[in-house]
Amino acid sequence: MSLIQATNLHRGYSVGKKRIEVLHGIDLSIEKGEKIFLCGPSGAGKTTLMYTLAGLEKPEQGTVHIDGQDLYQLSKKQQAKLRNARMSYIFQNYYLMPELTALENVLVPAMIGGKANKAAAQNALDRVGLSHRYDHLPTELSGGEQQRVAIARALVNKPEIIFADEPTGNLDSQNGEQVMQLLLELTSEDHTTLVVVTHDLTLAKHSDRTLIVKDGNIFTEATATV
Ligand SMILES: Nc1ncnc2c1ncn2[C@@H]1O[C@H](COP(=O)(O)OP(=O)(O)OP(=O)(O)O)[C@@H](O)[C@H]1O
Repeated sequence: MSLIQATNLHRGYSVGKKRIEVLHGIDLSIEKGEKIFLCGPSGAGKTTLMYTLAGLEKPEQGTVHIDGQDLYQLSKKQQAKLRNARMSYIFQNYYLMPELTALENVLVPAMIGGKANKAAAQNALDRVGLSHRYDHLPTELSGGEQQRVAIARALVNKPEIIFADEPTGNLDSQNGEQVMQLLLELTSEDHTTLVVVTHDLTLAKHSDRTLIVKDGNIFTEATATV
């Protein structure tokens, strides 16, 4: 059984009288420990697909099973519990809490999930190379450092799946490459399944499998040529 099994996913949006169809019956299986990249141009539907797989956006049709559990058939409370226990998220804009230090930011999911403690948060920051930045506020960190705090925060509860939406989107290419390598390295060490959305095909060399979301509609598997 696949860890993530999506079947016949449909999702669109209505804006005024206009209707945009984004996901047209997507089928997708992701195995435990797999590093999968969703690539494609802006507006293609990558984020919509990732949010749907991640329990953040209900499809209009179709199902998402996580380890055999039909995600959207669960109650809201059960969905939240499953997400907190098994998933983490990394976003382009980091979403660190501005009034909290790096260490406190990493402690937030630990407090919610009830699994981790200060030592685990420190360890997560050590793993991303920020042992010397525990007490810094986000404004006192570079963009690359802020994203590394976000990676530490994503790792701290030892999730089974990490979803990352354009995690290098705000970084220059060198920093982006380093952050992506770090994310791949740490999730490989932990055998964590990783789903990354990026418009940057050059980053696809890091994946086990690259999928292309085309024109917001068609979903085809492709071998990345980088
Ligand atoms: N809440 C919404 N309401 C209306 N339209 C939306 C909404 N969210 C997304 N869309 C539209 O759906 C399409 C797909 O958006 P999505 O964010 O999934 O694309 P993407 O491939 O991730 O793009 P990008 O790389 O620019 O982030 C776009 O045309 C977008 O304008």
